[in-house]
Amino acid sequence: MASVLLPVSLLLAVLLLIPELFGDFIAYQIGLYLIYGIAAQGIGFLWGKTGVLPLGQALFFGIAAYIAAITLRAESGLVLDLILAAGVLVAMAVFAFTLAALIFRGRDESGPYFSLITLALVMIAEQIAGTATNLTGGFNGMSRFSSLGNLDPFGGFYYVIVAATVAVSLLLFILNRLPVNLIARAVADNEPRLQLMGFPTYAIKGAVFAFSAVIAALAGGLFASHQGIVTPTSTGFALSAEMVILAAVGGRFHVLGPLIGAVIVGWASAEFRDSFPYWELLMAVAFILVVLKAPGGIAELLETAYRRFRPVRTTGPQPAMAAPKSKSVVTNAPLKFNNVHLSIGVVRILNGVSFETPANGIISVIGPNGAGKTSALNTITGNLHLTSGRISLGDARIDSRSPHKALGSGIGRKLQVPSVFFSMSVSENLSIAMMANRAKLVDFFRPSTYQWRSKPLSSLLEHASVPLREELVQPVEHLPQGHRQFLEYAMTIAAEPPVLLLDEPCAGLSPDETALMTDLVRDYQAETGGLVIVIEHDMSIVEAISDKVLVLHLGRVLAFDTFDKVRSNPEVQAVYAGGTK
Ligand SMILES: Nc1ncnc2c1ncn2[C@@H]1O[C@H](COP(=O)(O)OP(=O)(O)OP(=O)(O)O)[C@@H](O)[C@H]1O
Repeated sequence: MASVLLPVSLLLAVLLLIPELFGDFIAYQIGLYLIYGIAAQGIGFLWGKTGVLPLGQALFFGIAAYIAAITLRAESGLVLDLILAAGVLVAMAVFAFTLAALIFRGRDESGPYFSLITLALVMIAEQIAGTATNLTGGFNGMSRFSSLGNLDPFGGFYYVIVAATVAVSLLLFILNRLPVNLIARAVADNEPRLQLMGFPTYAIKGAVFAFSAVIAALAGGLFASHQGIVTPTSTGFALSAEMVILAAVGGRFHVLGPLIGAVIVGWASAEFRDSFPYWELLMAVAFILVVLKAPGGIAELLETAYRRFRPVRTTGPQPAMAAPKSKSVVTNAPLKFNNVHLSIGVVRILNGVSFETPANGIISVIGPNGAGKTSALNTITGNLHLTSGRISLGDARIDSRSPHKALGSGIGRKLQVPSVFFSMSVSENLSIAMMANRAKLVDFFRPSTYQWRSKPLSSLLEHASVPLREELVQPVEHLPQGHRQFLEYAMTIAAEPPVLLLDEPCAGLSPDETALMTDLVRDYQAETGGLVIVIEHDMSIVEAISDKVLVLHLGRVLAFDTFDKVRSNPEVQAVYAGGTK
């Protein structure tokens, strides 16, 4: 808690000292920079965590500023003003969430389109604000209204801005310490992995965008009161771009970064804009330099310098607490492929695959390179949608849905190349895995969620040979390949899926690690009584673990039987020459 209270108290103290030290006019100017800084904090939160870049944040800022101007002009009283302000913030959140969800749903790679659509919207809004004279006052804008609560913009209103700045910063600092922060960061880090853990990433992006829109709208409302005039530029592209620059220059990965950026850029603009004719050019160059040389902005440079004197102290792991039950619904059901065809463009990958597994046991999938093994798993988890046919688990059809629905149907997946959250520590990776398919909305906002441990994860971490226990505070990017395989495996079984899909879990492992991994897989299957499907090239492993073996070749099922029968199958012998490590 001290790590939240200290910076926020310092911020409050510095902001309260400004009128005393520099007088009301400077406080008035700083107040304006803080308003832009608050909007930029929302951009920093969205862009810095999820990687989604909004180019039209002045849309929310400007609309809220106009609504504030209209309301304040009506002089309906403080209470009504505040009720309306709350209504506007809710409306902005709903609009922003819907917009982002529509753009991202089913299209993870829509980041550039999102940026362009937000840019287009803000350009339309500026155009409308400039022409709808009756509503907005046209190019001259709206003026002749008093500030919220009739406070003096050169006096008392500064303290309203300080309160808003401190409140938003406090909220952001608190969110940074809650499990929801990990989920937001995981979107930028490894979105496909997050989806396989059951998280609808389009909704996460939508929620974070909605939050940033609310912050921008709050800043817009303050702006109207502070400036006493709202013009079309308040809802324009130039302001939107400037807010992005403030977040980038100040530091989008730090709560206070955008505020620092806003005050420094605002102060420098006020000092040099009139005397230096190429000021905008200088700003553009500064932006390019920051993006290229210091992507973390001024805040990160300051933090790096500070950390030389006070290195981060890592705290030991917190006491573990039993996790709530997994929400997976299907148990002990056979997996059935019914005449499954899959083509991508002109490439025919699966050509009428049909088989039905037992309800439990370990099934190995083998076949030469390019046979369609990984693609078959991709169709089960929804990463690839069928051209025709049907895949069902028990009675439930499971093909051609979004990948985030797989875990909810009971299907956990480990990918071929270890897919984890590389910018995070081992323990942060495991925390996300523990939330997968268990956490209710409220759990993302409870620090105690970090302590969750499921039974399979606890026994895995307690296993003497599993390397992860000693590496909990290590950043994943420093782990050797084999340890990443164990981490991804641990993350997959943490959710206790009754159906476990493992794509070459032993790739890159030493012989000892391979033996350990096969033991772990066997133990998991025995303890859960579930179904494990493993893609494996090493025939000694296949022989050791498989109840049945599925042989794929050229997108077709060549054989599906016990290991011995498959080994003696002449067709398999003809096309498939397996090897051992
Ligand atoms: N997204 C895609 N677009 C086009 N072709 C694809 C795509 N995914 C897979 N393929 C092709 O489908 C075929 C089967 O690929 P897949 O990765 O499923 O094979 P595999 O049996 O898992 O092989 P390996 O053992 O090498 O991993 C290959 O020819 C591959 O190039």
